[in-house]
Amino acid sequence: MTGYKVANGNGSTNVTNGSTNGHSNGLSSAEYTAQENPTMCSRDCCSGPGGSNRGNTCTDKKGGKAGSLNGEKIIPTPQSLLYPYEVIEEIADFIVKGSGMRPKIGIICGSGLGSLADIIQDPKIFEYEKIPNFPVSTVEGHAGRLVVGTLEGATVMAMQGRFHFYEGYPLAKCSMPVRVMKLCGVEYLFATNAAGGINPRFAVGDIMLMHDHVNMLGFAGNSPLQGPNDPRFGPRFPALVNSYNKDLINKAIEIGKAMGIESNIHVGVYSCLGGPNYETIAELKALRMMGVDAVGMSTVHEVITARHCDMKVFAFSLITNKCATEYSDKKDDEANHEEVMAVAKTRQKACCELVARLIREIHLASA
Ligand SMILES: O=P(O)(O)O[C@H]1O[C@H](CO)[C@@H](O)[C@H]1O
Ligand code: HPA
Repeated sequence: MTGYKVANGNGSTNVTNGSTNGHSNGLSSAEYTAQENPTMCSRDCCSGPGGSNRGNTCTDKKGGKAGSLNGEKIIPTPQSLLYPYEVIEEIADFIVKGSGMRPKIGIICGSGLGSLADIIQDPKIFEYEKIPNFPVSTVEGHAGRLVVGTLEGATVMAMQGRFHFYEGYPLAKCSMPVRVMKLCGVEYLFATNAAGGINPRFAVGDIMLMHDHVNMLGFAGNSPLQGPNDPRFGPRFPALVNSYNKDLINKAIEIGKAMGIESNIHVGVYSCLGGPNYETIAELKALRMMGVDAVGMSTVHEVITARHCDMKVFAFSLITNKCATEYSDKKDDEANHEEVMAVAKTRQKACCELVARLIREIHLASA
């Protein structure tokens, strides 16, 4: 039997794939492209904002797999073309007209942190389903509403529910609302998340102010900015070294002191993995060696999108669980989403106060 060799960790093993030439079974170039890009269909149903099946493998109108054997050419849709400027503009107009407000600060509520949007006064609420071309939230703890109103005198818009890569959405779609915020008039992005603490000094319930990130999805060649660049949003090659606004970090530290929670506030590095599985011990160990303090499955692509269009960014992680980085660590330390949300609930009040006070400072400074 003819086969090819794959490493199995102990050396290599012969496995068969039924081929006779050392490669996989022969495929035509069209079949090969279709196999390579099962999520990349150029049809309306998949790629455009009006499509019903974006981000998933589609079935064409004839019931066959797109680009498989019906002779149609597959044209991959780069991420940046999923939501052209005009579509973002349309969504932003819908929100500005519908709310009668031009928010200055955008908030993204992390898992279990939806109450950050509940403190908004005179809220105008937009269910995601009712916003044209908006995705829907599928994760528990992410309500799926956009709340526009005022907070500490500032006009704000908050996403009560974000979009994650593991839900099946491409990164550009996950962070599309950040561009909507920009075109609504938002200058500051407040991104929050629930995260696992890798830094052994972090305790459950602590808050880590993000001062940097390690973009693991980017290491793997994925970016919300992938594809042709629209300079109306920002430059082709945005720099990210000063992504997290230092003044806002310093102000948040002062606010933490004033709140009497300085020992629960840290400054650190966040990393986003694709999820939805939580990490293995070997992965967590590797992240720690890379200088990562907290790990989650969000935020980084939102920050990249925000910096690309020159928004000021403030972000924090609520540490909802401690991650095991040694095999000898307690075996019952397994992360689970129920615990993540339960811990977030117990810290909602502190997170809301921190956000409200910081927004007050921004508002007063610009008044
Ligand atoms: O990052 P947020 O949305 O806060 O959610 C975090 O919590 C979920 C896992 O419990 C993942 O979605 C992870 O990213
Ligand atoms: N890993 C990844 N994402 C998370 C975690 C975690 O431990 N906790 C909350 N979100």
